[in-house]
Amino acid sequence: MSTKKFARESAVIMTEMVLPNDTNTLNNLMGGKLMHWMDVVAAIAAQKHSNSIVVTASADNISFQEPIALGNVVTLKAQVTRAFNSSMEVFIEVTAEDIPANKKVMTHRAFFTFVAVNENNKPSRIPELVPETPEEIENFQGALRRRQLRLVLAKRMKPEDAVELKSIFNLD
Ligand SMILES: CCCCCCCCCCCCCCCC(=O)SCCNC(=O)CCNC(=O)[C@H](O)C(C)(C)COP(=O)(O)OP(=O)(O)OC[C@H]1O[C@@H](n2cnc3c(N)ncnc32)[C@H](O)[C@@H]1OP(=O)(O)O
Repeated sequence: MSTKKFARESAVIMTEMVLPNDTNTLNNLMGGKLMHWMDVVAAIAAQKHSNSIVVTASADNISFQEPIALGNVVTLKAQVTRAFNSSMEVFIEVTAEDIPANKKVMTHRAFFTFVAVNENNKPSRIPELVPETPEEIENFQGALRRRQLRLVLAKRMKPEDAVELKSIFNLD
């Protein structure tokens, strides 16, 4: 296994069209359907980074501010932001496009965490991630704080051990 990979090597773009079966009674995309697409595109990015089977460990806050209408074309972009031991954070950005009206809106952004597992479903070591662009470097740096927040919320880390997270609030 290679020990280092570039962030860009995990990039994935997936395109879907909102069909009648995907919508609620207001003819907008169902939230659960969108989350399913986000899970799939992010899992593919995580697989590309780890060359392994991956499972979803967590999905950070997703808010639904912009409805996505029937007939819109939805583009989901995903890329790994940082790799830890067996887990990796994936950034997902969603845009919705009404092609006949020539309108394109960025509707959702989220971070999901995936864990690479071996044939016995046990977490397995993954390559380090190397960010290159300013945006990749910013996402890489923020990933450690976001990891600490989600592990504290999942009761997998003591708040006092979340050193980088506490530092942004100037707490001891
Ligand atoms: C059969 C082949 C098919 C191939 C086909 C390919 C198809 C390609 C497309 C696939 C597209 C669909 C892919 C969907 C993928 C699912 O939807 S999978 C289904 C939903 N997810 C699950 O069922 C996962 C259930 N949970 C688990 O199995 C275990 O809790 C986990 C996540 C593996 C962790 O295991 P554990 O024994 O607790 O391990 P532990 O050593 O404590 O932690 C391991 C890592 O997980 C991290 N972690 C644990 N919990 C959390 C959390 N809540 N938040 C963040 N990180 C966490 C830890 O921080 C640690 O990170 P590292 O320090 O190692 O980096």
